[in-house]
Amino acid sequence: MPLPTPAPISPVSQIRPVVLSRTGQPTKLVSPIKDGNITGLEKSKQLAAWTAVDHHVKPEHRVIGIGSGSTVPYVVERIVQLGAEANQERVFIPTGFQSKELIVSSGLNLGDVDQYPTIDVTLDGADEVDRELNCIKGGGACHLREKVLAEAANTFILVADYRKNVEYLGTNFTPGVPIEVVPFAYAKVLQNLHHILGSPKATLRMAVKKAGPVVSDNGNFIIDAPFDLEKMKKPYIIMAQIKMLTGVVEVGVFCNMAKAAYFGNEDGSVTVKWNNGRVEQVDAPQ
Ligand SMILES: O=C(CO)[C@H](O)[C@H](O)COP(=O)(O)O
Repeated sequence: MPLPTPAPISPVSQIRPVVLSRTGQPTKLVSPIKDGNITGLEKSKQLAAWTAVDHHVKPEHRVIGIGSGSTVPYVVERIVQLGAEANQERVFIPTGFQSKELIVSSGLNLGDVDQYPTIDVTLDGADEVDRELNCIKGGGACHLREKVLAEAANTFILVADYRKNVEYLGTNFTPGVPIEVVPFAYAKVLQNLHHILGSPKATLRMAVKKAGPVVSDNGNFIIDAPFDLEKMKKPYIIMAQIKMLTGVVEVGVFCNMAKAAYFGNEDGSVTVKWNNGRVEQVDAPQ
């Protein structure tokens, strides 16, 4: 059976979709995780990721969104374990440079969201998830593409370790709300955040091992804006207020998007929070 058909494209851009790892031969799939014996926090991430894949990647799914961060390699690891036959008719859509590398180096078929604007399921990490499944994302500066892939997905699933499971956003994740801005507007947006929206400690995110600011995969800057708990208790309102500032490209607060969030626990269990308020403990996958 052929790969899923991409969306129609305009005559000016009639290019064939690039599916890098498609060779016509059975694909050799490679796990992105090199050391199989993981413990502690890494084990919690793996538990969440494996359980979420087992529950939400269905045999009939053809287009799968792959998020960013340190938990997502375990998502890809589990998908690789499904085998070449299960994956050969699938296309995987990345949320940035890191996940593109993960997909290609694992031997999975690569696509992009402009070819496949409807995604069966997207699995992604989170910096924090509240009791209503609102979440902060963008710790890795990928939240613009992550939000596009979350919106494009019929099902959006979060995977994280136990530290990310909170009542209210901003409890453990203290750097603040990640905000992607066009570079020339960053000082104006910072002023707006300081003096209008009530985030006096908002700062431009600076790079490590590079002089100057972090530059996103889209060529933009990132601002981190901490807000007090009262504001974070109404995440939709603060998200909308920030998004209205001219120069802001996307805000790392995702509201009413996830169907479920999977948290790996220290005791080896997995907590699943659903968007209808149900919370359950499930056993670790084998
Ligand atoms: O939003 C993200 C990147 O922009 C990540 O999904 C988020 O930072 C979680 O990463 P990790 O799995 O390493 O905790």
